[in-house]
Amino acid sequence: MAAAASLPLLQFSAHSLQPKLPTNKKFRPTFVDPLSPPASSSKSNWSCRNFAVIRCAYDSNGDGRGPGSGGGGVEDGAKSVEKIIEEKRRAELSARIAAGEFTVEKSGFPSVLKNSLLKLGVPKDILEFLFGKIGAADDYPKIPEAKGSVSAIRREAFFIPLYELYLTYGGIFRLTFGPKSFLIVSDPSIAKHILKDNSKAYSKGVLAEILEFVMGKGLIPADGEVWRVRRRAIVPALHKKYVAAMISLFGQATDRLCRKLDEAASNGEDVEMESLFSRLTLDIIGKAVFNYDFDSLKVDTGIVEAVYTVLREAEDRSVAPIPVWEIPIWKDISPSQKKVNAALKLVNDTLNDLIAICKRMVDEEELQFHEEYMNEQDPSILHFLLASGDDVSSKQLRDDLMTLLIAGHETSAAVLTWTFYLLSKEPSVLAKLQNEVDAVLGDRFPTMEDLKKLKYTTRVINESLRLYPQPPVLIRRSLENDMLGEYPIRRGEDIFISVWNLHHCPKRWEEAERFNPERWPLDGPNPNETNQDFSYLPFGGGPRKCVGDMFASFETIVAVSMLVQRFNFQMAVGAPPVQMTTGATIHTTQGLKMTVTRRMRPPIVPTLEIPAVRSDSSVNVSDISTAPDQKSEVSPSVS
Ligand code: HEM
Repeated sequence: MAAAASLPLLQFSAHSLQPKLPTNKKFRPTFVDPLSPPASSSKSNWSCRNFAVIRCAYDSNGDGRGPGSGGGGVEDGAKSVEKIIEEKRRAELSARIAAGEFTVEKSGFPSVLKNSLLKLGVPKDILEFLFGKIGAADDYPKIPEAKGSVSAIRREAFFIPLYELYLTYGGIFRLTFGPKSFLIVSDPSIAKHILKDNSKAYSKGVLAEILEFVMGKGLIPADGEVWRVRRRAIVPALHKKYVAAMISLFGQATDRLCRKLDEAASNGEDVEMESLFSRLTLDIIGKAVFNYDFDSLKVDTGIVEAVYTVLREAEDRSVAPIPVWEIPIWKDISPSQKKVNAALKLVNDTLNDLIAICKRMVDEEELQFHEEYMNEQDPSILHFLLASGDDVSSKQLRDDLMTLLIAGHETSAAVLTWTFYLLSKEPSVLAKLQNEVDAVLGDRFPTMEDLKKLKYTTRVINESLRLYPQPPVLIRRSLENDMLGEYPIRRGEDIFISVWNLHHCPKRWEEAERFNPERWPLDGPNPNETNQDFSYLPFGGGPRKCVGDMFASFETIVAVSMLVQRFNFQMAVGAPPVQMTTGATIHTTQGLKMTVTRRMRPPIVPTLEIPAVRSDSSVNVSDISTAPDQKSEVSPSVS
């Protein structure tokens, strides 16, 4: 995971700038994407049509009736007026984009001069020579540029307007706000170039600056030599035997959540699933990374609150209009900053204690370190790192642990939240999922062998990650001049790779907005960036691809399967509309309020059949999807 995007600069300018109308309306952007409409009068309609398509992606009811249709009375009326106004505002925005209002295209003075001289009869060879000397870059096409005020678009999750702009400007365009500009990339081949083929020429840029206070030089923000050394140390810790051992941890943690839901179901209480998923994944990652049980599903201890204070601060900073935390006096007197500093201190002190405890354990151990080393009592990543003799400062180790805690917590929680939201909209998918789970698991906890057979469950998660990628945008900064497609770019460009746009591209995906797990054949390979040619990037790609992809896949499969095994999930009556907002990942604006009911099946008494830690190194994520057709393999339901 990585924080979605820093828009401080963007929002700051939004307040201070008015739109700049193009001086010459004849100029049109250079379209680099087949999606872009022809420059004709039908363009406006074209854009609006596509705008309607994305609207349904975050319509809380998915039925076109919009937010609040589950409620009633005056409230509903007010909400629908609000919705009409919102729709009008967005339709206007689409029309303005389509009309070229945001377009500024420079033709390049040298090119104009050269053409004029050519027309005056100056020989072409001489001009080529002269203009070659003064820099030929101006002969390259210009990146289409969107420019203006974001006042019309700043109320929503920022990646939505980026999608609308993409439909107009194509797979790469420049978004300029006053002195700041960003390149927005939505073209798979350009994404591949930046993330993989020429990844050395790009850093984490603005992301590293924002996350410094909490992650220091941890793996996500780190660049250069620090990143290389730490990646080499950390990746081996997530070996197959470790991930396999985590499956029982995922099962136990999900079981605790099930008990909580069981209680709510008995009392007829609705539950807010987003915060419960957040607690579930916090409990899991604490144990998995440094063998600490936050037990946040049960209790709100000081440390749990401190972790959330720090996480919220990281998210707030990524979307803050002004970096107030950098103002020297402010950071000492502001109550909220004081709270953040105190929380950060508590988390750091706790991590230091855990490191000290683990060091003692390792010292007392009769160590025989090898590739798939794992301490049975404490299989955590921290234990592996210390046992491996990793030569690292305690500050760096703390940064790494903190990074893993944040990276592995928010993302998985968001995936579960949006998966259950999608399932609540598609009862037929939920039913099919439950059939598979019943057939494969019966009433058991999932084992590694089961994961191979839970193919439809895996496809549901693949599809959820397509519709709601976490994070929706990847951030980079160019470290040198480069070519992106046909466009030259300079060192120091801030780049947002919009995974959201890649995953929602209507040319690439049939019925792009539809939640359709069937689009991924059960007997096909597990979809990833390589076999989807960078048009699907659930875990990024290239050398900085997620180190926890297998961990996260197993974690979410276990959680989803165990939850639907025992419960049905529906949006609660009168639940607030489910809309998106951006932090490090995509959150809901007001939570995911659901009614959970026990499934009408013969009573299930879960048997805690925790499998012994396996060293079956032949099983991995790709095995899940390449295993033979489940129909011929499913074990009968055990009840
Ligand atoms: C479903 C859950 C997850 C999703 C969707 C996800 C997604 C991603 C993505 C897209 C990236 C690439 C970021 C970029 O290129 O800028 C990434 C990087 C990373 N992820 Fe995950 N992640 C998940 C779970 C986890 C877990 C469980 C862990 C740890 C156990 C983890 C640790 C990391 C780390 C350390 C990086 C940075 C790698 C580097 O820069 O070398 N992630 N993740």
